[in-house]
Amino acid sequence: MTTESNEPFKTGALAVEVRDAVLKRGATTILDGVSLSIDRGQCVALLGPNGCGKTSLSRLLLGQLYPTSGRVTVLGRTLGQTDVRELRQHIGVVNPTTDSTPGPGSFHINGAVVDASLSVTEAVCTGYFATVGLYDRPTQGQREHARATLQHVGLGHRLDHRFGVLSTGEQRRALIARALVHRPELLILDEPTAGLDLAGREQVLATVDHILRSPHPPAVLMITHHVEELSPMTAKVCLMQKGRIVAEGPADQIITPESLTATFGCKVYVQKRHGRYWLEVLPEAWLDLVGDRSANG
Ligand SMILES: Nc1ncnc2c1ncn2[C@@H]1O[C@H](COP(=O)(O)OP(=O)(O)OP(=O)(O)O)[C@@H](O)[C@H]1O
Repeated sequence: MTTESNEPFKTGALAVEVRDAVLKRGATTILDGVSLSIDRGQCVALLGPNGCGKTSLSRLLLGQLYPTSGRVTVLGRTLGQTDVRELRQHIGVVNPTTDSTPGPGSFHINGAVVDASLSVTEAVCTGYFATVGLYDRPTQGQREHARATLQHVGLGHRLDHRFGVLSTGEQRRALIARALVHRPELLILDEPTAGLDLAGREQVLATVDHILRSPHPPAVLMITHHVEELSPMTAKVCLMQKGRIVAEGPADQIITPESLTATFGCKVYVQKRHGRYWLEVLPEAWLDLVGDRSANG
């Protein structure tokens, strides 16, 4: 890539359209008839417990995995009928929990690995070339856009610092800038707050909210376990369980004590305050989760 951004794919109103996707590995069914749509510019949250298939679904969207059956269309391009390397140039990814260190001949689209000795601006510029180090020379326009993107995520005071000296939260926001720098049409955030402390998490969430409120946001797939991480700008919530999407709709309809208790297997209460959802787990729920150990010795 040599320009600041790719020519956008101007096809259709949907950024993502997955129809009846099944993904099997050996005897394991990882995705079991998943359908999902995301409008262009829309934020959809994918919530579900560990191991329910969230990351596998995101890897389908990235063309890293192919469905065993079903159809996956991203930005108007259908997997199996398109050059996924070209498609990936239009997608930004932040997936800090996934070890996707690129190997020889692999694509590099992860948001987690970047050469820590680079300046923050250079680290963001690697997003133009989908590389870990900065092996290509960014144009002046690209550098300026990288710096503007860093301002956008609240790191304007860190432009020339070494990436490695940033706090984990700042690094995460720099990686969001890196995922945004080539102006993707789809942004996949796979547990973007994993491992962050309270302030770091809130900084990332504020950054995501800020992106969603910008005039021309990308479509965003926010993958998380935590309802409190949903932006008030979230248009649709999908609950996932055992490889299936078991409920989807506006957040107020989906984020209910009943649905979350069923999905996460833990009795919860939900409150909505200031546009955000908060869960409460009473100590009684612990008994359901671990049983009365003292009674069993
Ligand atoms: N290549 C594979 N072969 C067999 N099983 C696999 C393979 N890849 C993933 N799985 C299984 O598929 C399930 C879904 O994994 P996935 O990483 O998509 O879940 P997830 O919802 O993202 O989980 P987490 O929230 O813990 O990140 C898991 O049980 C996982 O062990």
